[in-house]
Amino acid sequence: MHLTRDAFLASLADLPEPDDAAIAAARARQGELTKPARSLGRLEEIALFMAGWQGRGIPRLDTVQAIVFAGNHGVAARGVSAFPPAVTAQMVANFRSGGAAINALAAACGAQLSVHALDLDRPTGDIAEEPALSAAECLAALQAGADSVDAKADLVFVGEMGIANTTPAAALCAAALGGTASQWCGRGTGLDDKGVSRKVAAVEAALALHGEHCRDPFETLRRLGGREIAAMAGAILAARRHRIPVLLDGFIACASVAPFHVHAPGVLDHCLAAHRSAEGGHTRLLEAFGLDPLLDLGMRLGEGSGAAVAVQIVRSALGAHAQMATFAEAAVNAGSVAPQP
Ligand SMILES: O=C(O)c1ccc[n+]([C@@H]2O[C@H](COP(=O)([O-])O)[C@@H](O)[C@H]2O)c1
Ligand SMILES: Cc1cc2nc[nH]c2cc1C
Repeated sequence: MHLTRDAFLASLADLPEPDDAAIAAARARQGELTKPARSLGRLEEIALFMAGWQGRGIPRLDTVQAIVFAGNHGVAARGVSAFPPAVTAQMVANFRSGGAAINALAAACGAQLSVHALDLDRPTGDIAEEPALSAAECLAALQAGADSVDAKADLVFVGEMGIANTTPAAALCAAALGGTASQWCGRGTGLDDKGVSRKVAAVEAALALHGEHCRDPFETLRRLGGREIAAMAGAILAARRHRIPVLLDGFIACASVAPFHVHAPGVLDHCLAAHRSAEGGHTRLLEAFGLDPLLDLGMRLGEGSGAAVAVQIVRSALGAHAQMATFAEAAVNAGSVAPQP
C-alpha cells in the first residue's frame, strides 16, 4: 500500500489497545507465585505490560527485534556535532561488520539486529534554512520504518546513527512540547560550550522559520526531523498497530515520537522507557511522556544500546513470571498469619 499523509494521520486515531483479559490472567498468576505480594516490584508491572500487548497471560520473548536506522543531516555543516558527517557511513559499515556496541549488546540480549542506511549520500535540508525533508521523502522514511517491523516479533526496539541528529531531535522536542532551545540542547557526542551555542542558535533559527507551520505531527517531523528519525517513528507506530511492545532508547529515539505523543496522547502506551540518557533534554522528554526509565546508567550512545540492556530486565521479569512455582505447586503456605487474640 502506498502511504499518504492523510492516511498516515488517520491511522493515529484508530489504534489497538492492550488485551485486558491477558492482563487479568497475568495479574492472577502473579498473585499465586511463591513470593510476598508485589515483592518483585517493577518486574511484576513489566510482566503485566507485556501480557497486555502480546495478548498472552504468559508473555514470551522468543523474537526480539533491534532495528537501527541511519541518516545524515544538512545542519551538521553548522558545526553542531563533535564528529564529522562521514562518521555516519563509517559506523554503518561497523554495524555491518559486527564491531559496534549495538552488535555486542544485541547479541548479549538475544535480539536480531537489522541496519537500514537511509540515503546517506543525500543529507536532509539544513533545518535552520529549509525543511529537512519533502513530504514524499518523509513518507518514504516513515514507510521504511513501518516495513522494517516483523509483525511476529515479541518485542521491538529502534536505534539510530546520524551525526548531528541531536539538533533536529532538540528542535522536534521544542516544537512539540514548548520550552526554550537551550532546555533541549545537550552536548550530544561531546560538544564544547561554543558548539552548544551554535546548536542552540540553529534550533532557535529552525523554530523561528518552521514553528508556525508545525500544525500536525507529520509536518513537524518533515520540517524538523530527518530520515532515520522519521523511520524510527514509523517503526514505533507500526509496532503499535501490530500490538508489539516497544522499548524506547535514548534522546533521539524518544524525540522521533514527541510530536505524535502531543497529537494523540496514549499513542505511546505500548512503550516502556528503557533508560535515561545522559543527554540533556532526555529527562524532560521522559517526564513529558510520563515514563519512568528502567535504567539510568549514564549512557548516551544511541544505536538502541540502552534498549538492548533493558531487554535483560524484561527477560528477567518474564522468566520469573513464567517459571516460578505457585504456592499450590510448591506446597508453600500462602495464608496470612491471623492476629493473636
Ligand atoms: O541516544 C542518545 O541519547 C544519544 C545522545 C547523544 C548522542 N547520541 C548519538 O550521537 C549522534 C548524535 O550526536 P551529535 O552530537 O552528532 O548530534 C547520533 O549518532 C546518536 O546516535 C545518542
Ligand atoms: C563513534 C560514534 C558512534 C556512534 N554510535 C551512535 N552514534 C555515534 C556517534 C559516534 C561519533
